[in-house]
Amino acid sequence: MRRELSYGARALRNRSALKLVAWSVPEILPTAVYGIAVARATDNFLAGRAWPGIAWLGGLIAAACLGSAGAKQVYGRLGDLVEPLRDDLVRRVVGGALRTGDDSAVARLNRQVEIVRDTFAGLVLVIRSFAVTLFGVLTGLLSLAPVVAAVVVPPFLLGFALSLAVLGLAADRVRASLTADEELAASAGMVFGGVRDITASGTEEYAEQLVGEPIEAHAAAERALARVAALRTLCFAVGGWLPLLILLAIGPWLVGRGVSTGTLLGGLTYVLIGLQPALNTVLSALGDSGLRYVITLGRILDASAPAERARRLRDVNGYQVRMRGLTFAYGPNAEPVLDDLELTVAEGEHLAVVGPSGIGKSTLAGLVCGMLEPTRGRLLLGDVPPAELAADRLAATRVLIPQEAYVFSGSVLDNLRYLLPDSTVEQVGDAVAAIGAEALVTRLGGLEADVRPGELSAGERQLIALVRAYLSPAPLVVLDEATCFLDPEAERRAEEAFAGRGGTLIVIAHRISSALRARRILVLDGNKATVGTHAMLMRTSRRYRELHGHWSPTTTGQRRQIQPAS
Ligand SMILES: Nc1ncnc2c1ncn2[C@@H]1O[C@H](COP(=O)(O)OP(=O)(O)OP(=O)(O)O)[C@@H](O)[C@H]1O
Repeated sequence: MRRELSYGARALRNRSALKLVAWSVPEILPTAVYGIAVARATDNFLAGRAWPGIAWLGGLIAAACLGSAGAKQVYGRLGDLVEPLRDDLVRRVVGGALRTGDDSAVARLNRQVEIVRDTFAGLVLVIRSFAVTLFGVLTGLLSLAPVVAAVVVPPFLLGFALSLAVLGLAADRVRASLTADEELAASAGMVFGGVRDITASGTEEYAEQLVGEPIEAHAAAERALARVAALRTLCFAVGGWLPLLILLAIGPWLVGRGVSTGTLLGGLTYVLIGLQPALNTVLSALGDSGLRYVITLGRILDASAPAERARRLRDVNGYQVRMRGLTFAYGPNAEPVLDDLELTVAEGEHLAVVGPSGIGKSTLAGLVCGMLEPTRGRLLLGDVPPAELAADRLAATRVLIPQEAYVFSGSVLDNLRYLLPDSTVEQVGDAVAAIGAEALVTRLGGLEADVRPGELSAGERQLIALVRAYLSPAPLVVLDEATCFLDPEAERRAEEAFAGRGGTLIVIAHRISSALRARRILVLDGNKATVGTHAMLMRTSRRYRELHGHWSPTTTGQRRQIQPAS
């Protein structure tokens, strides 16, 4: 449970959470005021002063209006807080599925991601409202009569603490119940499926034994769950009802010590309208959404972790890329997209890859980056096939920026240092300057400003992804048409920044200017591949001359799709 709670706590460590807290402050006022208003109004009415009494009730309504204005803002901030959590979980789910190739797991886990997002949002709202009530009631009670606060607050906090302790137990019981449920379903399914064979072979007793044990285990798990539910009710009685009973019991004594009837009524109001419903709501939310959050998130984290753990933890030795007889087809009976490719890309080299649309350039990028595995032959990164590297080693060795850059809701800074979370603001600033993204960062409102991905143009998203890749520790950078939405000048600046960054740069080029900047160019042509310098290829490769002729008019103009005559 600690893992799931700290995951949620991490999601709360950002500026949106601070804004949410700030907008909650106005809501404390009406909570603090209503007990005082009831007390003063009652005392005034009892003393025959109707108008001051009405004025106190009027003040209560005004405070409630202020609180509701704050509440409206809170809902607005909630999305900014919850969506990054969802984005991160989707990334884990898809990443895990890419490694395992299990599509059905993606659908199932995506449903679970939605559950986690919704329960997390619900929990944030309920816990926030509980804190608001607690602060408000404490402030109100201390201003009204500290002696009443001393009577009411300790049993309330005791009940709350006991309830939290029981919740941990409840989580284990729910988990056990779910497991027992699944085991029962599996064994019952097996027996029902083979009922004719069981009858024919006269093995009813064995079948009974097969389902009997899971039925017993399931019943025991349900009984344990029921006991925990009873314990929760007891804890609620301590926190929610005991303060009320104590206050009523010592009411005459308090009145004898000068506490007014109105103050007593105000104290009861704080318990009945404030503490008791708040405790009830937070306990049912923690018991329901909280448990669903912990269990579902646990399943997602477990599902995305084994692939990671199971992956052989091989270390990479250097980052030279070697392709030997590299062949790849999308399916056992499909024509190979790449066939028998031989190429070595030395450390520190700048290679451009060109070829007609659909020839296999992105496929090659996927193979180099370990997202696809060769059908035949070998591709080594250092001396290890990239798909066999541990995820963290792979991420530290290569970075792939595709055409459609990924940007998530969160601050500009978080987006830029996504691949190197420990980078300093200075390092981020240097990367922004190197790539030429200063104007974009300024337009977005600086590094601390929030990014709304939907409001960025495709080129702006690419700039963010390029800065991110530039900052990453990976010595091998693969740009798969990652600058196609930038103008030629911006593309030049970004590519030159990568070339000067050190390490290897492989660019899937979509403009001749991009290819001309590389030291060597790989031309993919049907199943053939030729590699050389621009001058050499102009002499020896008909395909390259065609591409060059097709591209040349666009070197200073707009992006054009490469579709030479075959
Ligand atoms: N997931 C996939 N399943 C089956 N076939 C695929 C898949 N991805 C790509 N292909 C096919 O493999 C071939 C090579 O695709 P790839 O995307 O690698 O080419 P490309 O040269 O990068 O094209 P472009 O430059 O237009 O993006 C194409 O015929 C494509 O249709």
